[in-house]
Amino acid sequence: MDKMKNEILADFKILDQTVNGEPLVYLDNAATTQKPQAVIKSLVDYYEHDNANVHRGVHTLAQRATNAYEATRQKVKKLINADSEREVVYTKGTTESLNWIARGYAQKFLQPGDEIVLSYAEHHSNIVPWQQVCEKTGAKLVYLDLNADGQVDLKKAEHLITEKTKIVSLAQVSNVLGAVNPIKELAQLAHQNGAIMVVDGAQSVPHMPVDVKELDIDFLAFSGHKMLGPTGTGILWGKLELLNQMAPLDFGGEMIDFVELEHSTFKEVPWKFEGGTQNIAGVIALGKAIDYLKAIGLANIAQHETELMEYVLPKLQAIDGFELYGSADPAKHAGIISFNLAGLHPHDTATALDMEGVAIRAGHHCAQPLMKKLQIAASARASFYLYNTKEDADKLVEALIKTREFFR
Ligand SMILES: Cc1ncc(COP(=O)(O)O)c(CN[C@@H]2CONC2=O)c1O
Repeated sequence: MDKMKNEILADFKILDQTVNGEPLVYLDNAATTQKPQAVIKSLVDYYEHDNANVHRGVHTLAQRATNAYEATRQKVKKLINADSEREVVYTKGTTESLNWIARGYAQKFLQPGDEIVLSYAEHHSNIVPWQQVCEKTGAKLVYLDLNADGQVDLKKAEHLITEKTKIVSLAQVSNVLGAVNPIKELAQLAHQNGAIMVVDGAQSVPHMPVDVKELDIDFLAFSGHKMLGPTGTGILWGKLELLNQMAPLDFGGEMIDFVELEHSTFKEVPWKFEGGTQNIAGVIALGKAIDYLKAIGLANIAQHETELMEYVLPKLQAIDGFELYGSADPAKHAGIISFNLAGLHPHDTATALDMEGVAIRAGHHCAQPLMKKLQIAASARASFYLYNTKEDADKLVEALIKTREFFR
């Protein structure tokens, strides 16, 4: 990756700017990632050359738009090693994907007393939809505890995932702790008890190889904007037989076969879930983002982030008053580091870093149950991606040392 560093940086013009008189160091990739020129160009090209509505038009532009829109489905299928592109549903993002699984699939089958297993580290988008489903069905939530590394505790999971469990829904990577969960083993546990395995892949699919067959999971949700793609794009992947059992959530044009006065029939999966005119340009641009990621290689991206963790974690922990949340072992750490400087509110830390051109996140990261578990109100969070460098890591460390000194 290092040898391509300059080529990659040249693709992200946004990174070539100063903030408060300092070169921008963008370390908020868990929130959203920047977009390479190829992705931005594809949006412009679509509206300048191919813009048309998809599927029904017979004219040339409509055909070109339809082919490009559907081509992304094939790219997603290959990216996650799905059996069929028909298992790939376009959504607005991880949140919509998880809501659709909860409301379109789980809500149809859950009975009073059934259990949905989550973890304390889940993002609100993988908690609140399930709370809603429990209110409507009488099902109950069960929360898995975390081990010292911030991963779901597999030993405790063996006792909490039982014959009452119908759904296990977990993040593959925590957006706070950077912990990588043992999804394959958890999916086995779920299936041994007759439950289905839902995976929140928002922080894993952009950063590492994710193979839905190798993991043997049942649903996967992720967001385009976290993997170099535009906002308003996301993917709901599911095993075809499960998607066929799912009810559509949005009804109307595009998703129907025939509409009579009193009754309508719906298209087959995935199109029955894509009602109305979709984010055509965004989906096409997401396809370009996937091309970009595949050209670098997800394994190379994962390796690059591990090398950055190996480089920066020891330096951070040497800072006076640095409090790390999650594992100190780089091998157990995706490129997300949550921390505080003792005695400092994370908002003050993030504001001070911004004065040095370093962009990090501060807050509860849509993980308030986890903040409560950690007994903190909020944390600072630095999150890395393929275009970040060791120089970026050094800048983070220098800015934190400067902040420490300033607030002493
Ligand atoms: C693990 C996880 N799940 C779901 C979501 C929701 O994704 P969408 O907003 O794309 O639907 C996020 C977003 N991550 C938040 C967004 O900002 N900072 C974060 O950590 C996430 O990190």
